[in-house]
Parts: sequence; structure tokens; C-alpha cells
Amino acid sequence: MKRQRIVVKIGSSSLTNDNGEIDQVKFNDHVDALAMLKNVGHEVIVVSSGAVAAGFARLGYSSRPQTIKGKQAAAAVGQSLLIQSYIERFSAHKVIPAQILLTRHDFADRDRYRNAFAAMSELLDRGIMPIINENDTVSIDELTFGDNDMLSALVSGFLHADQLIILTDVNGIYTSNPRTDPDAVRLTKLDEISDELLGGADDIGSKVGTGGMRSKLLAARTAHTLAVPVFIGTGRGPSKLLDILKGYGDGTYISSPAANTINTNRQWIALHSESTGRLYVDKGAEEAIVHNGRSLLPAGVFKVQGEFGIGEVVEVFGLDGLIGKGEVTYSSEQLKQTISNKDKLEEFKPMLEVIHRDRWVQV
Ligand SMILES: Nc1ncnc2c1ncn2[C@@H]1O[C@H](COP(=O)(O)OP(=O)(O)O)[C@@H](O)[C@H]1O
Ligand SMILES: N[C@@H](CCC(=O)OP(=O)(O)O)C(=O)O
Repeated sequence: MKRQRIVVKIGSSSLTNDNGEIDQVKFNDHVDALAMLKNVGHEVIVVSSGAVAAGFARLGYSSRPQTIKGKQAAAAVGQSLLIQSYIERFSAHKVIPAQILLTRHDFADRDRYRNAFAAMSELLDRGIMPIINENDTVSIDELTFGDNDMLSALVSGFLHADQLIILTDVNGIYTSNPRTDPDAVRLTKLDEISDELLGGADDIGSKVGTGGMRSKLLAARTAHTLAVPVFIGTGRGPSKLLDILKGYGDGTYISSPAANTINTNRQWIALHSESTGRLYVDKGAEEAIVHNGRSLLPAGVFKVQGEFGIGEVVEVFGLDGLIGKGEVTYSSEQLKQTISNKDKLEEFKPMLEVIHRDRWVQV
């Protein structure tokens, strides 16, 4: 079997019980399956939820806390318990796990994004299994990545994974929530995540999870745009992840489009960067960058908004609205000067494009 890079996301409900503790039976089942996947030669990255759900009982809460400080405190306790359990159980399989806690800021800052990529690549090269979670205890907003479903999709794109497996407590995507709708029908294969499907997925999950199926569908949609195939479902026993890879999983398979993967730089521009300005372009420029794959030249820009430096990311608007985002090779000052002297463009950086085609993403 060809060596594959696989991201496995495990939800809180698949690791813990409603009382705020790790469910050792479920937990061990996942670890044994992850170890088997790795030990047959695949690269495995885990996105593990469960920090809040595994920690709240020890803080004296009777159910998942609702306040931000309650969740953050529970996550601090629960994350340590989870990692301790991962280390112990994996040691029997001679697998070494590494804890990685991320916040949205780590991805929004380009240097930190590159560092994270380098560190994860090094771990994988050295045969270590990264176990990723959101750094809940220091996240400024409660839901910085949205949730771990979205985090797993972003990580899959970032690491150019061959497959994203989202393990949860339901055996796939249904036309509506199977817990509340007895007529819900399971879908075993999808080519895309339609708006209709999203409408049938509510955001009510288990007592310990967040986001329900809706967040998984949104994550699957993001993974789809990043050309990563997704499986959402469940399974039991040490060979369950291998079975999922072979196509025998108990859940829903979402195929990836034939399109090429998006390189890491362009993923950063599309999904993580913060835009610091806006450019408005004319019809000819829109045609050139959207339909002909050209770079954006100063001659096509007629208005510049905001203050930005060279290398920052701006939004680009055509006559009918937003058309994309890109990294600029001019500061806002230079660009304003340039376009106000269009008749003398040759004198001022005549050949330099405003946004190079390799630094451009369409919306
Ligand atoms: N259309 C749907 N198909 C399947 N499950 C759904 C759907 N809509 C809502 N759900 C609910 O989503 C739950 C899984 O979400 P959640 O508890 O957040 O999982 P996890 O903790 O694994 O992230 C299921 O138990 C199910 O009740
Ligand atoms: N980062 C949080 C989990 C957030 C989350 O998305 O939970 P889940 O819906 O169970 O995947 C934690 O570890 O408790």
C-alpha cells in the first residue's frame, strides 16, 4: 500500500463520557487504531478534541461549563490528562506522540505559519505522531478556528494530506439529524457539500461536543476546496482506520475534486491572512486576472483604499464586487502615486506587477 499522509480528527464525544472523564474503552480503541495505521507505514496526524470534556469534572463542574473562563480552565486540566493518556497507551505500540496547541494567531501570522509547517514536517520526518488541539486556555475568542472540525480541515490542507478522517458518534451524514428525525436518510458518498445538505445539518451535537454536523460539513467543504478527500463517520476495533482507507468505513465519503492542491503560500493568503486594504480594478484588469491567469498591473487599478506595506494582503474588487485577494508588491503610498501618474507609468516601476499571479487567490 502506498504511504499516505492521513489526518484523523476525533471529537469529544468519541473520547469522553458525559460525566467529564476520558472514556478509557473508547479512547484505547482509537489509540490502537491510530497506532496500527502508523505502524503499517502511513504518516498520521491527530486532531484531538476532548480537553474541556475530559477536564471539567476535576474542577467540580457537573456538566460542560458554559463560561469562557470555565471552559479555559477545564481545557487546561483536560488537555494534560488527554496527553498523559495518549503517551501511556501509545508507548505499548512504540509510537511517540507530540502535543501541538494552536491558535488562529499562529496561522494568521505568516512567520508563525511557516514555523508551524516546518516543525510539523520535522516531526513527521522523524516518525513522531503530532497530536493537535486548539490552545483553548489562551485563545482570546472562544472559537478561534471555529472548532476542531475546521482546524482539522485547515491542517489537512496545510500538510497536503491524502485523506481527512473525522471520527464522531454518528455513522455518517444524514439528510437531517438522525437523533431527532426518524426519516433521516444516511448518505454514503458525496461529491460536494451542497447548501441543501448544510440546511439539514443542525449545530446541536452531543452533550460534550461543539458544532454538531454543521461544523463537520463546513470543514468538509473547506477540505474539498483544498483537494483533500474526507470521511465522516465511526468505527470500532484496531483495523477501523485501515478499513476506512480501503473504502469499507461506516460513514460518508466525500471525494475531492480533480483540481490540483493549492500551495501553502496561496492557502495562507486565502484562508488565514488579514487584508489591510482594498484595490478597485477596471473591466480589462478583471478579465486578465480572473479569466486569463495574468498578474495585476498598475494600469488596471483605479482606486486604492487603506494603508498597507509591500508584502501585505489586500482585497481586490471588480465592478460587481469582491473578486479575490492577493499579496502586493507596492505599498499603498507607492501605488496611489503610481496610479495618479498613469501617463508616466514607465518612469515609476514600469514592469512591476501590483499582484503577481502566484500570489493571487480568487474568491
Ligand atoms: N445531518 C446530520 N447527520 C448526522 N448527524 C447530525 C446531523 N445533524 C446534526 N447531527 C448531530 O451531530 C452530532 C455529532 O456532532 P458533535 O457532537 O459535535 O460531534 P463531535 O464531538 O464528534 O465533534 C451527532 O451525534 C448528531 O446528533
Ligand atoms: N478544543 C476543544 C474542542 C472543540 C471542538 O470542536 O470539540 P468537538 O466538536 O468535540 O470536536 C476541546 O479540546 O475541548
